[in-house]
Amino acid sequence: MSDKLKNAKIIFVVGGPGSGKGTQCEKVVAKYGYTHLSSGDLLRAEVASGSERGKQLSAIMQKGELVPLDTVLDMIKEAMIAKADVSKGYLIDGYPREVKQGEEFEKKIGAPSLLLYIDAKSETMVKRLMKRGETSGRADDNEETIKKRLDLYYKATEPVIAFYQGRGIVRKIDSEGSVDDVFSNVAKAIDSLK
Ligand SMILES: Nc1ncnc2c1ncn2[C@@H]1O[C@H](COP(=O)(O)OP(=O)(O)O)[C@@H](O)[C@H]1O
Ligand SMILES: Nc1ncnc2c1ncn2[C@H]1C[C@H](O)[C@@H](COP(=O)(O)OP(=O)(O)O)O1
Ligand SMILES: [Mg+2]
Repeated sequence: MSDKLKNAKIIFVVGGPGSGKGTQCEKVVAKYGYTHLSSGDLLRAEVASGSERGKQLSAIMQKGELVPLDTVLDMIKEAMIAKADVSKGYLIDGYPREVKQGEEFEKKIGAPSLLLYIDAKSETMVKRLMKRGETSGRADDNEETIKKRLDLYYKATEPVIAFYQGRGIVRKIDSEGSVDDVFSNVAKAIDSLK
């Protein structure tokens, strides 16, 4: 099937909303040249396109819920294939958000070699998201939706970490410190891959 992605290096970046996944991924891109694919960014691009599908996605995201698995997996796969000839590796940010998403990804694309678990306290995440909401223009950066996203994170996404811990590929990154301090630990985890 996706022969183009057969030998791709894949890193899952998992953590609660506002934990700093996107921030760290940008720094990884700058230092390692990996391809950063954020499921949330891909979905927001679809919403911005004004398509009928985008309208349905927007309503789900505004409520802090998960969009259908097939939609997000197809978008990620398409974006990965588009970069396959030039990519040194992929940072898959915001996916998997439930164990089933991880299983389907592996069936359709391939296995990750590392899972970066970006870990911050829930108070820290709420504080960062409320601040981000002042300028992000994101419909889900408001108090009510943030609470729902956090609940869903603990319920659906934390089990993903336990699932991959069983395989020994999880590196937990304390994300309470400064962006640069967090990144120094992210870089160590990536360097350990080589
Ligand atoms: N280590 C950090 N210290 C302080 N603020 C941070 C840190 N990491 C990220 N932020 C801020 O927190 C907010 C959420 O970060 P972001 O990378 O968008 O998280 P996520 O993609 O996990 O939702 C952003 O406004 C970002 O600037
Ligand atoms: N893998 C996925 N499965 C289902 N829905 C997803 C998804 N990734 C993102 N979404 C939807 C639901 C999320 O609440 C919303 C925003 O996601 P995001 O941008 O990854 O958030 P954040 O970076 O703040 O953690 O998009
Ligand atoms: Mg993000």
